[in-house]
Amino acid sequence: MTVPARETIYALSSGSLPAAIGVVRISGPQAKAALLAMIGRVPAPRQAAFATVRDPQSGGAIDQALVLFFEGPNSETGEDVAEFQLHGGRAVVAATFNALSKLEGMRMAEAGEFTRRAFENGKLDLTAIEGLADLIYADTESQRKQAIRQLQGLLGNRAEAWRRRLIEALALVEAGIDFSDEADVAADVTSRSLEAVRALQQEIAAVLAEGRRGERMREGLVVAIAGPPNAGKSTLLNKIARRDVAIVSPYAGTTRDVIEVHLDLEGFPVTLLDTAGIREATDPVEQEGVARARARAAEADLVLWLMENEGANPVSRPDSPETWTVRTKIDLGSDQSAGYRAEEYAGGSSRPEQRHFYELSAVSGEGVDRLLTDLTAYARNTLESREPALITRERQRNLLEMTEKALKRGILRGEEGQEDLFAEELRLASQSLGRITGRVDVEDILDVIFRDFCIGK
Ligand SMILES: Nc1nc2c(c(=O)[nH]1)N(C=O)[C@@H](CNc1ccc(C(=O)N[C@@H](CCC(=O)O)C(=O)O)cc1)CN2
Ligand SMILES: Nc1nc2c(ncn2[C@@H]2O[C@H](COP(=O)(O)OP(=O)(O)OP(=O)(O)O)[C@@H](O)[C@H]2O)c(=O)[nH]1
Ligand SMILES: [Mg+2]
Repeated sequence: MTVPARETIYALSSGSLPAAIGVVRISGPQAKAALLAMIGRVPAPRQAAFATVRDPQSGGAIDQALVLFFEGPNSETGEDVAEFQLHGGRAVVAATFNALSKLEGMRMAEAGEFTRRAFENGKLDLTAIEGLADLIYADTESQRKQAIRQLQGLLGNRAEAWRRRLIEALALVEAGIDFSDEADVAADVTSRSLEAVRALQQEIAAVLAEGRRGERMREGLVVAIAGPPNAGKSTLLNKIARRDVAIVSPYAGTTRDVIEVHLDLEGFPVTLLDTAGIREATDPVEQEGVARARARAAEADLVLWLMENEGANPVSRPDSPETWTVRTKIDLGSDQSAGYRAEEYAGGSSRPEQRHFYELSAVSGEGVDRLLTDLTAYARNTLESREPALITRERQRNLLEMTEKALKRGILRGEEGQEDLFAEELRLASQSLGRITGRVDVEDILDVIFRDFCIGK
């Protein structure tokens, strides 16, 4: 039976056209043939060549370009890869695609297909691929640093090391089962295995206990501006965003939809939300806006509760893990009720909502810097730590939780002397760990048994 050759794929790998340069990448068995057809030769691997790119049918010049060739398996995908670094004109790229489409065994790549091939050829594991995606979508410096660490194997290497230790422990248990005639040998082997598994379980539990810092870094912290209508919420959002994102008007009930602005606060990602003023609305559209405002504020990491004059607006605040109080429009002169509140708040009380009391004018700008300084410190304190986060996605957390639970159940079975059930839980744990990197392979469990114990069956 003949195995059909893999299709060769091509795509524009650089950004939107027109651009100074447009990079067209080709991966697969026909990459060399495409180079021969389009520039008449195959450049030396990994050395840029300057060449005229021609349409193979008409012979007409499409562009003068830099051309690269990577010989598989030493390429990004592990296959032969060719690259045309063209002038980034729409017609240049279209003519190149048109020429490629007429060659045998070639088609346009699907989204992520180069990376998928890199995974299938063992160039990248799943955690590295997740890091690569995060690197491309990173908006801030702290997100970029987390992503490049993941691409370089921070979690992938740890997960593989854990899995190797687990497989060693499993090999011990299985050896114990095989020697079950010799009770003292079996008991000794089980207790050594238990010791190793306990250490592993504790390490993994400690990583899980670190909280969701990595996930929050990817998503950015969410800070919701909320409060009664007309408090100046949209004005403050525009001031901080330094552009006119939200409509501002003197009419209460202006904002209806939730408006998002992405901020980079000294490298830390924060999404600032402007929401509808909260009150008992009669207009059904405004009611929907208020419902959305409450829902988004309740999910936010931090709520900035804005008010002109607290006494005058007795609306209930949304529940949130943290709320800071902001009195607005201080350029209009002091308000008697707000005045006494300010003094009370400034009194150095340890209650967190009192430490975070701000007075500002989004029109004059007074007081806005202090709020921004504190928001930056809040983002830094929440997201930064000496140790980089190992877990950056829910997928990874779920699998690591499954691993840890299986280890715990396994330890109980091992302590009861139920070696078969102990081994079964360890197998489940190693499967979950293997799914983190996508490199599950039951064969290597057998390999370790044969290598270390020479059981030889
Ligand atoms: N022009 C261009 N720039 C690019 C890429 C590209 O494909 N083309 N990349 C696209 O992602 C990234 C670089 N990633 C790459 C990853 C691996 C290999 C590669 O040739 N790997 C070989 C050899 C490794 C080595 O020499 O150390 C291998 O893994 O065997 C090339 C690029 C970012 N910049
Ligand atoms: N003098 C002064 N006026 C302000 C200030 N902030 C907002 N305003 C005015 O107050 C009015 C309401 O401002 P908005 O920003 O639309 O208020 P909002 O809280 O978004 O209101 P809703 O979307 O209706 O809930 C507008 O006329 C603003 O120009 C301020 O700091 N000083
Ligand atoms: Mg508004």
